[in-house]
Amino acid sequence: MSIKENLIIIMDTVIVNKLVVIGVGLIGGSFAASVKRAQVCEEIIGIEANESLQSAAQQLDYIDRVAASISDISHELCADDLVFIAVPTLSVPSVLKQCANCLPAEVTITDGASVKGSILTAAEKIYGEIPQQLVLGHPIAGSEQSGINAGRNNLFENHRVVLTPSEHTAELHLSKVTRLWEAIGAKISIMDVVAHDQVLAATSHLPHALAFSLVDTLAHDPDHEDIFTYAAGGFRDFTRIASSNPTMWHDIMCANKDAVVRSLDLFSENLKFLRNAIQANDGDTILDLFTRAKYARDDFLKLQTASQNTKEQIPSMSSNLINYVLSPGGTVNGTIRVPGDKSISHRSIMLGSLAEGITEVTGFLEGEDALATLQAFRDMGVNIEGPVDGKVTIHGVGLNGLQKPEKPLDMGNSGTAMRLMSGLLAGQNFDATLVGDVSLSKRPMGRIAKPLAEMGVTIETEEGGRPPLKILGSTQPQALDYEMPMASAQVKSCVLLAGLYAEGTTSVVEPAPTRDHTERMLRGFGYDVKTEGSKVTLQGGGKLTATNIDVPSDISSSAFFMVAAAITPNSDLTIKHVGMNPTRVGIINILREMGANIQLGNEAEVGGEPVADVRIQYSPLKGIHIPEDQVPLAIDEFPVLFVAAAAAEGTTVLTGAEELRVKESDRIQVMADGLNAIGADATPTPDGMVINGGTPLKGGDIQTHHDHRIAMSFAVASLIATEEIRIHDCATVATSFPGFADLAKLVGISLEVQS
Ligand SMILES: O=C(O)C1=C[C@@H](OP(=O)(O)O)[C@@H](O)[C@H](O)C1
Ligand SMILES: C=C(OP(=O)(O)O)C(=O)O
Repeated sequence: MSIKENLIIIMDTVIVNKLVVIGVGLIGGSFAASVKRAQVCEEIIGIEANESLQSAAQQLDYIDRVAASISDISHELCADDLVFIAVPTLSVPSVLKQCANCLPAEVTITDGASVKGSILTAAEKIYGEIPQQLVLGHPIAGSEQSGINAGRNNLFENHRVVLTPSEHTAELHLSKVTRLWEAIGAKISIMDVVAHDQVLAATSHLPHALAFSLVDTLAHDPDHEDIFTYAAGGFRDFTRIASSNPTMWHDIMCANKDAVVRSLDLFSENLKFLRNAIQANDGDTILDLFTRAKYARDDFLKLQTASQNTKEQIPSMSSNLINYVLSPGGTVNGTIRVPGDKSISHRSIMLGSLAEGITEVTGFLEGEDALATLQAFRDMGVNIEGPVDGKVTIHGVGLNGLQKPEKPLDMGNSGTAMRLMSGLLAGQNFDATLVGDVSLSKRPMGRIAKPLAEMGVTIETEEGGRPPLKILGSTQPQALDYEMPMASAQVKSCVLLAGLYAEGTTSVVEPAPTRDHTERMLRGFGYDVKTEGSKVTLQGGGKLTATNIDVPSDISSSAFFMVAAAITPNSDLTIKHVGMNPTRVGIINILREMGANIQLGNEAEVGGEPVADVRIQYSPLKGIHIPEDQVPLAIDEFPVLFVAAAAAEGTTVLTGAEELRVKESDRIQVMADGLNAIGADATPTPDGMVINGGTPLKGGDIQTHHDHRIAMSFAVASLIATEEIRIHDCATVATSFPGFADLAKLVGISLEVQS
């Protein structure tokens, strides 16, 4: 590469010309060191007022030049430059005053102080109004180290930096600061100043106050030498941050006084509660509190790990960074077990929580959807242990024992969770709000709002009957005889769950049989539910008695591998312990009618649900007109059945499946678009699809529209494609099928996860 080309590359990556760091301690030094390493600025100037530290600063290999004051170098600075203020919080206003006196208005100014409100107020006072050039920020990273030699060039990697721009902040300054942080590996969040200070008071300032206070308390104990001699890991872990810089933390506490005091008061109250429980030998309360705290912390750690390692398990539904790249061809062989059934996992948490006694669940699906349901019940005060290797222990609170959640309940990507929760929340004596991710927020909730309103429940939706949903707990639901206009297990279950709280008999008539897990599980919990033909009936006012639940493997997740083996020559695959509930076996009935070779073995019943091992060997498939009575029994399997149809000889016609248009995506349109993009012949119709199968599939790019089943279906299609398939936005696979990519690779699909 020529010197000229080299220079052009360097120029492209330079974000600022001169970076001035005022205060070369842990934060300032680490910022300078990281920027130096990323090679995104031409020169780094350190400002160090303390003469005795200037030569030490000059020794640092990430500082090019040292000056005593910003006013010494301000004449050199222009729009390409940036000043980073990294002095203790209470000193920031005096530095800002110097900047106001000497810095040109085009120079970007940012900071790293832990409190933002007091600095914003100071800036307003100094400048008259918040200057456009000011972008206040706070890196959520640190260490108990401090001082001139504490700088580390990776301190901010994968750490969050909160920027709190004001309405006056100019976009170009905000963008420069954002790019600089991102260049050194930080992740940016934008927040309002007040929210920032309150959140930090709770998550950072309070723990620091407690650590300092604990060590100080013990140090004052006359036996403190003994105590410190015997203090072990627990003491060390809890008090690590009490070695932090006292001046810096003094400043933070003073600058964020009101918010810190609020957090301390809340903590003192909780501590007193615990103290009283210990004094009263109230073991249940102590255990409840510790268990809640343990699982809250475990969840927090999981969240943190997931956001640091961009794998499939990322919990945030907003993330679409994961793509699948599939090489064509392969055969499908082996014996596998897929994770637990999603529908049953949701219901196990709901009914276990509302039962009296302790429910043990095994085989629980540790996917994001079911975990969101589990979290919602923790948010309503239910003590739930796990999941650990699919085992969950629920300390049921009874039908009327839930507590009002303090924040909206987040149902993630799951229509099932939102609709079933609406039914049972209708029976509570508190109000609750249900929210969901971008896909769930578009799905129709009028279908449950209507029968609930007929039961006298007040339920507020957004325009068009979309989430968020607010369910008011002011009135007891009235019993209802409901004739469902569509075949939906979610609507049926919602009405039945609300019916548990109604006086008298509630019934639902369905236009076609839908999955009956709610009815089966209610019976398992000792509740009398009658099914006569298409009518399901229960009486309100009973009780649920805790029981144990063994969740079978999800037939909907198995379906991807059934089709994979069915369409790929030389394949022979066995899937163990698959749920065979007759209201779910449409996939097997339809595939068999298309000519698939499927055998069932080890048939058994676990906790009221039939299971079997399913063996699928390749045999050529033919197109069929899918019987409409099979549609509700295979409702989630159509995306992958469309792939089977594309592989089959002849034409497959699906009708009566308009419900597919209101799933996580419009599964008719999205699948037709994807199939046609890779060379299939698929024509969407209002209520289904016509697929002329047997045309060879090429490769191409697939958009999943935030729908897990679209992603997994096209991974299966790669087996009969001749070129690479790239599937974009696959993070939602983790909602229903954690570990899909690994299992797919294991059986012979050439799948690479890219993030
Ligand atoms: O009750 C359930 O657990 C489900 C019912 C079905 O939805 P509908 O009731 O909307 O058909 C299905 O698509 C969903 O994945 C799970
Ligand atoms: C439709 C599905 O789920 P839900 O309605 O719960 O989002 C699904 O899993 O395919």
